[in-house]
Amino acid sequence: MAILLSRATTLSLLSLKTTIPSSNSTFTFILFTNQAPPPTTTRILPLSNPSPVTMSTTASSSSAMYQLVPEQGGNEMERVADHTFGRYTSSTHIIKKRSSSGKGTSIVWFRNDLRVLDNEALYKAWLTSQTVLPVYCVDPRLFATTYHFGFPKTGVLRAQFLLECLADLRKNLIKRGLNLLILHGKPEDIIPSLAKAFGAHTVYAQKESCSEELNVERSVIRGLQQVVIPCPEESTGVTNSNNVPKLQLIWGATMYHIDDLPFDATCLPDVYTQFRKTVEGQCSIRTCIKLPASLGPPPAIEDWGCLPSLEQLGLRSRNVSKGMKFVGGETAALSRVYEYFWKKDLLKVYKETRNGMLGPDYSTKFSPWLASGSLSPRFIHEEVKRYENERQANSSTYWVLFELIWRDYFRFLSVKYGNSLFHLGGPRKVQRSWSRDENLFESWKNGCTGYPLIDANMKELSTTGFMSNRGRQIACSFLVRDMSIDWRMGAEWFETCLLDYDPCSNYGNWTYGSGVGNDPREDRYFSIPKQAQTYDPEGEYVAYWLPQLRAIPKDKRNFPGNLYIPQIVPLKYGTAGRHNKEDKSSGRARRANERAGERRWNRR
Ligand SMILES: Cc1cc2nc3c(=O)[nH]c(=O)nc-3n(C[C@H](O)[C@H](O)[C@H](O)COP(=O)(O)OP(=O)(O)OC[C@H]3O[C@@H](n4cnc5c(N)ncnc54)[C@H](O)[C@@H]3O)c2cc1C
Ligand SMILES: Nc1ncnc2c1ncn2[C@@H]1O[C@H](COP(=O)(O)OP(=O)(O)OP(=O)(O)O)[C@@H](O)[C@H]1O
Repeated sequence: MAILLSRATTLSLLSLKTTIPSSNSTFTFILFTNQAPPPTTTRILPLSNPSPVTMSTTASSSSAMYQLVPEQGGNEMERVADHTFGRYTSSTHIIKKRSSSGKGTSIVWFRNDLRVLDNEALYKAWLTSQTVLPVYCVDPRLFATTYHFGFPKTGVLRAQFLLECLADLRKNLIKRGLNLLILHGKPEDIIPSLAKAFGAHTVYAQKESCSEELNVERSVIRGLQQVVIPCPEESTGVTNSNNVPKLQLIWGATMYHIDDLPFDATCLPDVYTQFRKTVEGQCSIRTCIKLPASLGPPPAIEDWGCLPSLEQLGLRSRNVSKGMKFVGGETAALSRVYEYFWKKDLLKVYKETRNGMLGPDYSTKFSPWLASGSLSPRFIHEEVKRYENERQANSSTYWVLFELIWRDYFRFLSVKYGNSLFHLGGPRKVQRSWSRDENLFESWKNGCTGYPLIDANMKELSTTGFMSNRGRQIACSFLVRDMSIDWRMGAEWFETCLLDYDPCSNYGNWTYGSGVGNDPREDRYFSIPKQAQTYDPEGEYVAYWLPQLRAIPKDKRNFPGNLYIPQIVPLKYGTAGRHNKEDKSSGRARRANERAGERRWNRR
């Protein structure tokens, strides 16, 4: 049987022979490949392996060094990951359970859940089927442009990180008796075709919450409704009266499960503290799912497809030359948790260090892996609890969970507020006038504003794909409050650049910082002089990113006057070295919030 997955022209053929184990029939996919870089239409790429992940601890070029995160080498990462998987590999009861209920074939459509550990979609697919087909669709829309301002939707560094995640996911699936089918095209074109060819009874996937992803879910459902599985030779065991494959969407992105909230997500408390107190008081966090040692056998597929190169995605490859280089994938994610919690023992001081800006160790750096789903937030929760039992519990150990609740809050907020999270007036529909001055915006984006703290942060972002939380708040405040620029321009630039880009956390934080979100304080202004004095008093951070400042005395690096480029706008409030009213009240609010958190921790 020949199945056409693509309408692309000037294509060469790649044939993919598959045997469906339940029926013993052989199907041949004709997959079209194209030698030219893609892509406006669905097509399967001619696939070459991506450049290998660098595993050395640091790297040098003629002018610069970067630090790998995690810093462990490849072998040590493998050992940590194997050991962690070992702890989560079970046990006879799930195997027994499966042998009685698993029938037919199901598909796992991987999205932002690029992991094996604690992946409920993968687990359910395995539990309900004899054969599991894992697939990832390299969706060309991810490599198009942002909605309003036309920046690349996925910058090259996040694309590289994604490819590393996929390579690692495939490796970890192979270790457990499966593989990962990698196809280039829209999920709504690929998934129904695969379901038909393999006679799949169910497609399992992680549920998303923003409209772009929801639209894809709806299209996949529509596609599946057109598929009727011809004469199954045996019952699938899954209620599916019309033999139409079902899309089973599974909530998996948050630490607290949406079904465990004590309120419907549409009635979410608007204020974070209220949300946090309610969930902490009334819900518990589910434990991670245990997996059997083998998830196989996989469907018989001759060629599982290779990863695309960056060039095939329309991107020009670029190396990180300084700062941090994050290693993509679940193996690296588990290693970073091990490194931060256990090896370097940094969890116990997290709360004191978390507002830093320089280097890998002032904060966890878990966010890129959380965003791609290579790391489960419930796994982090379990590791925090294990650390508290085996080493110590203090306000720092609690604080990592406090921050993960922020992440949950923004995810649930997207369920409640839908597209208004992306609208200029935000969830509160605030009316005010905004500038779209290109000159000002470009100076912000390129790190040429004349304010070293802004410029250093923006250069770190474009060089590495990362910026500290402190830096993000300051850069957001400067763009929105001092430059009065449309906050969505900043949010879309972050969407392009951030390795940890997540629509809910990104747009949630931008609306929050711009005064159009659910911040109880309306004018959250960050005074650059005050922030510089508090968080970079010796000018180390700015001198790292702006080497021309190294020659200036430390206390002047953030206030270099005419030793640096001219300031593009004056500050709205405050002058160099003076704290202003807004910043004081912002500090007061933060400290009050932190005291509340500390009280909460002490009560535990
Ligand atoms: C304007 C702006 C845009 C942002 N965009 C994103 C984004 O696209 N993706 C993203 O993951 N985070 C975003 N954040 C939140 C935060 O800056 C990052 O999560 C954090 O800097 C990641 O570093 P870390 O993992 O070392 O964090 P840690 O300080 O170690 O915190 C642990 C984890 O808690 C979560 N977390 C911490 N702070 C926040 C927060 N304010 N909102 C949501 N989750 C939080 C993250 O998952 C993080 O990995 C944004 C913040 C701002 C102010
Ligand atoms: N995952 C995502 N990443 C980035 N932006 C997203 C995501 N999901 C949804 N959006 C944004 O949500 C908005 C949805 O626009 P859409 O036209 O579908 O609905 P709308 O509410 O009518 O918006 P608009 O009035 O701006 O047209 C767009 O701004 C889109 O970029």
